[in-house]
Amino acid sequence: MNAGDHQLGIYLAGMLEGRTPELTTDLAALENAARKVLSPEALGYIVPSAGSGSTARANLEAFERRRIVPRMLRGVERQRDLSCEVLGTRMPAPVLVAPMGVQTLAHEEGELATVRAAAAVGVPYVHSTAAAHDFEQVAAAGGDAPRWYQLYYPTDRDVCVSFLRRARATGHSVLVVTLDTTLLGWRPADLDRGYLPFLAGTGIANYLSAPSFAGVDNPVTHWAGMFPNPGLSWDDLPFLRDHWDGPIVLKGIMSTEDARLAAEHGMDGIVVSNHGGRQVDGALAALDALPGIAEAVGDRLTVLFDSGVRTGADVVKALALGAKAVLVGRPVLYGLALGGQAGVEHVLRCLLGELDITLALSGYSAPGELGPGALAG
Ligand SMILES: Cc1cc2nc3c(=O)[nH]c(=O)nc-3n(C[C@H](O)[C@H](O)[C@H](O)COP(=O)(O)O)c2cc1C
Ligand SMILES: CCCCC(=O)C(=O)O
Repeated sequence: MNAGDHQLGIYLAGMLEGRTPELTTDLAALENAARKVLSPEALGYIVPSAGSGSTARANLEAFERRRIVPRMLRGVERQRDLSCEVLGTRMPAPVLVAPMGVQTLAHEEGELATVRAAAAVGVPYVHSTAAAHDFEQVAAAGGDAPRWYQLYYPTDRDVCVSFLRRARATGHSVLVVTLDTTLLGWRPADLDRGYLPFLAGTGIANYLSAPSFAGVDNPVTHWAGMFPNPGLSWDDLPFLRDHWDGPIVLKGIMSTEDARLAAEHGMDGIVVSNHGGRQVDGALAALDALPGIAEAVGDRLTVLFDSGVRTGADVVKALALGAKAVLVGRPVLYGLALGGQAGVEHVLRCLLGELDITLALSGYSAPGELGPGALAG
């Protein structure tokens, strides 16, 4: 990938054809545009965070606080190559689409539009257990695009195994196990409305088409019963190893101690993440947790990051602080709400383009050259 593909492409307006003015190239401004098109329920579910929103604000503030120190006359490559390989997956830049459930809340095509957009840009798509479309539908829509699978580890192990089998059979190469959502966080916007998409039957597509559901009287109640799993412990990880033959990544790691435990338990990677501030209100900013964790695990684990990435400059900052790649969450849904597949493509192309330009103007030819010295302080 190089700047020409993205920035000049944008200037030459190829990708802007049919673009609505709301699909701004100022990615940080997309949230406001999306707020105007989302239904009250969708807006309440997607945009806000847990509790008072203090952790979600802290995520953004941590990016705001850190500053890039641009370097000059470093002979930056004219054609830069941002591509990398993460856990066996080639990608055009160190960016993935974060696992997000219930995407039909943002747009009727939901995950199908997102996976098509991800495929068009080459960015890996992480399929959520709580998706509104199932493994098979997403695989059919996504074609050869790289796909990973995110597991919510259910209490029912037969269902768990059937998810893992289907994920593998439909071409998902890496397992991402989300640990920070064994219960849903305290989310006032949904509580005040008494609204939860799953109870309305959205976001349980993988469950509904699981073979083990045959004969279950009320799938929604069955699902609601097996999702909460606060009893999960490190002892539950070997079971996953027994049933998954690819890399395993733990998502939601926020402490150096848990990162070390992940390495000791033979995991392949972690996502430093506080779930975009949607779970523990009052938790530290994910970006503030990142450098200590990256230092503690060294190269024993592949360290990924999400929570608060909004711009190409944010990607540069997370990579400089030790992430090998970042996952982008809400901005993808904002693009989806504003323009379906084209909207998600727009967000991804802008993010990659801005990353490339920021990197080059800061004096770097490739993401791998970034380190803490790229930032002030
Ligand atoms: C509407 C919505 C649904 C989500 N669903 C899931 C999910 O099913 N599984 C998961 O691991 N994370 C889920 N997440 C969290 C994201 O994977 C990611 O951690 C978070 O959005 C990153 O923060 P950001 O939105 O600030 O980029 C969801 C986030 C949103 C906004
Ligand atoms: C049942 C999990 C809900 C999806 C999720 O992770 C989120 O809304 O943040």
